[in-house]
Amino acid sequence: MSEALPADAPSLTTLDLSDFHAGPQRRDAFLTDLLEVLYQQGFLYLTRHGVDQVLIDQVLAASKRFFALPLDDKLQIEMVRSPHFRGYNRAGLELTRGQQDWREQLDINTEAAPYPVGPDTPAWRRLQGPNLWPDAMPELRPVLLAYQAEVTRVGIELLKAIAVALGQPENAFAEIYEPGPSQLMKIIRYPGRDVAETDQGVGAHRDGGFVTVLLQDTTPGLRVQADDGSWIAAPPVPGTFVINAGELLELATNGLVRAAIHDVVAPPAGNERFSVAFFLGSRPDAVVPVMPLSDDLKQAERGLSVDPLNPIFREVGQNQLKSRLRSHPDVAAAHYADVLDLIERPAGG
Ligand SMILES: O=C(O)CCC(=O)C(=O)O
Ligand SMILES: [Fe+2]
Repeated sequence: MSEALPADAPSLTTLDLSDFHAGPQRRDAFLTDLLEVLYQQGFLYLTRHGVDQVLIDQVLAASKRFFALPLDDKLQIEMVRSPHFRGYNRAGLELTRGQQDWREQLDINTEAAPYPVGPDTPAWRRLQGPNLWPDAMPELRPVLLAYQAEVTRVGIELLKAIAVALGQPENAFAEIYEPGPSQLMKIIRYPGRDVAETDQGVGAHRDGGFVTVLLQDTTPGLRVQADDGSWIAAPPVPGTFVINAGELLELATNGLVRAAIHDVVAPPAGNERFSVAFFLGSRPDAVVPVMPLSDDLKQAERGLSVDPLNPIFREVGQNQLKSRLRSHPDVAAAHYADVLDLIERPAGG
């Protein structure tokens, strides 16, 4: 079934987002292909997404300038200073399944004032707050926020398309993104194997939210795990984003959409790799809707039977906080000492 492909051959399907707004024939074909590819791979390349190439080039250039700043300028906004998990992390600080990831990154999310915290406010409300921006590079903020708004639009368009492809009204997922979704975004630099202590750029994982919109610069490294366990390279293709589904979208579609495992292999010695990952997630206080499936679609179900009363659908904010506490133990120790039992409890406890 699966033939060996040259390591760098793009082997994911490419879809054209402008087809979603085209006449009924193109639109229907797009929706059929979208569902098929999300069912089979959970990953695709998206072209004609409407994000201006000038803005994309500005984001990549600004990201390279940021990582090239002196370490002190980057440490001025180190994440450990932010109770909202915003800011810069050096390579080797973030963990995936307990193993170090060899990438440095700047995390932002929705720019907002901190949530007013009272004695009964749930801890996950503390995730809301301002981003940290480097004094040394005032132009970073407007470029990244403009790009964040654009990829949010792309992610929401995809959720509308997925809803329609599942025979639902276009706004069936509106509960999770209105008035505003979670907009976690990372600019990332993967140093080469001369710096990285292992080849783990980022370890094998599934994304947690709904839809990821990934921009890659020119160095390959991203791999997607297929059903049979083999790894498929997803190298950069100019003009495209890589789109993948997260775990909440898998659950909300009764397993029809696949949240595939993927990783990034550290680049060879002397090389570096840049990417910008945007994770469209649910508003933290939403109840995630589960799409009812038609009889034909039910036949394609993967046997996942989703219980809408499952806490994951009701406690989105709590799950977002747990995932951040696990990935960033230094921030957890500095700002969440009062709720560390959230993650220290054995799984399922
Ligand atoms: O950098 C990449 O290409 C992918 C990053 C990724 O999978 C993630 O941050 O979740
Ligand atoms: Fe990922």
